[in-house]
Amino acid sequence: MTHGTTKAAVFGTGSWGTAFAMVLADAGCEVTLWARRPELAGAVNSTRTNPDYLPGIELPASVRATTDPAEAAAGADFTVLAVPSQTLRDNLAAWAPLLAPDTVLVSLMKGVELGTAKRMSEVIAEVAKVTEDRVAVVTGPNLAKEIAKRMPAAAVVACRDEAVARRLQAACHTPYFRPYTNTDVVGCELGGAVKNVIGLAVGIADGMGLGDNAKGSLITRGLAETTRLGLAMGADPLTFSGLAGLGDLVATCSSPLSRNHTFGTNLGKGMTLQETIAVTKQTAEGVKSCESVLDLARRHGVDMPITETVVGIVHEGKPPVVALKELMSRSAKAERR
Ligand SMILES: NC(=O)c1ccc[n+]([C@@H]2O[C@H](COP(=O)([O-])OP(=O)(O)OC[C@H]3O[C@@H](n4cnc5c(N)ncnc54)[C@H](O)[C@@H]3O)[C@@H](O)[C@H]2O)c1
Ligand SMILES: O=P(O)(O)OC[C@H](O)CO
Repeated sequence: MTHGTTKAAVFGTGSWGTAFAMVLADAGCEVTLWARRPELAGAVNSTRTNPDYLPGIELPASVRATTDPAEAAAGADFTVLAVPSQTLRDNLAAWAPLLAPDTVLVSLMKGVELGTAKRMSEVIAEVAKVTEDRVAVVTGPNLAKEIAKRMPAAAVVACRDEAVARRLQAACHTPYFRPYTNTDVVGCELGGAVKNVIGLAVGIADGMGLGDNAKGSLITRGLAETTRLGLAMGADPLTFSGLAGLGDLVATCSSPLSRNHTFGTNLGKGMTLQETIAVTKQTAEGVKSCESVLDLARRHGVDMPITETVVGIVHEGKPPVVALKELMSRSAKAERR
């Protein structure tokens, strides 16, 4: 553990890992980015940019990159994880022995693990063998490309230990990035993971040209099913009307920068799954996590019709027009139950 300057390691040099490294550096941290590919680490160090994921964005001098996980992890007060959710377990198993003794592990990821239906903070606590009060989550309406341009955004930093959340809040608070603390880790993580699934649904509706009433309806009913799942899992329902819930849903479902929204739009326009995957260069977490979210819903006996519809379209080849008909012809219900 260092004294004086806060040190952060960021594992993952994709869009959000790189943009968040910039946020940490702007907030005064010394940041080491771990990259898989030597050519990307080299480009970050020699050009001060990430040409593959954030071209044209100049990174602060206090961000440097390495492919050596031990070098990245050494002495880090915060160890930030920003790899695709389904790769976390294997990656972290290799990094865990290298972590600084008292480091706080921070998840930037918005997914649920396939097979186990575990949230990312659960995977982290299990694999790194740390207690939950050393695991934090950053989430909210944070499209990496906007934040990399230092456009204003609020966020949530969640940790069961509020003092840890406050430390992380201070480490990433800049004039353009405003983090709020929250101790409801379950709700914050579910908000982030399920909004990707609803973002896919809204994208599909947009691609089909279903209009803004359909969009408003999907966002609202999507939030309702997220909240139902959250309640069953012990989350605070108010979290879902906050930045991790409504805030992120609105940003994702209204922005062409969202990979999940764009993925859905392509499907809704009639591209096949394979064609859509081929044109998607970055991680659209909802594509895999829709199945693990549905798994979670079934484990908890919760009805999630929009998530079920997305799984049907994305993984079972159901044509969007058929899925729409089925969704609209479900039995009539009370809005609150
Ligand atoms: N991009 C955003 O706007 C944004 C914002 C908030 C949260 N997130 C979340 O952050 C997480 C990371 O997303 P991203 O946008 O940075 O994704 P990305 O696709 O831009 O980058 C992913 C990074 O992980 C690396 N990677 C891919 N497979 C890997 C593997 N098997 N092992 C190790 N590294 C691997 C890639 O090389 C790349 O550096 C996701 O869970 C996403 O939902 C993204
Ligand atoms: O590009 P997406 O769809 O992964 O969304 C990015 C962020 O999660 C928005 O907050």
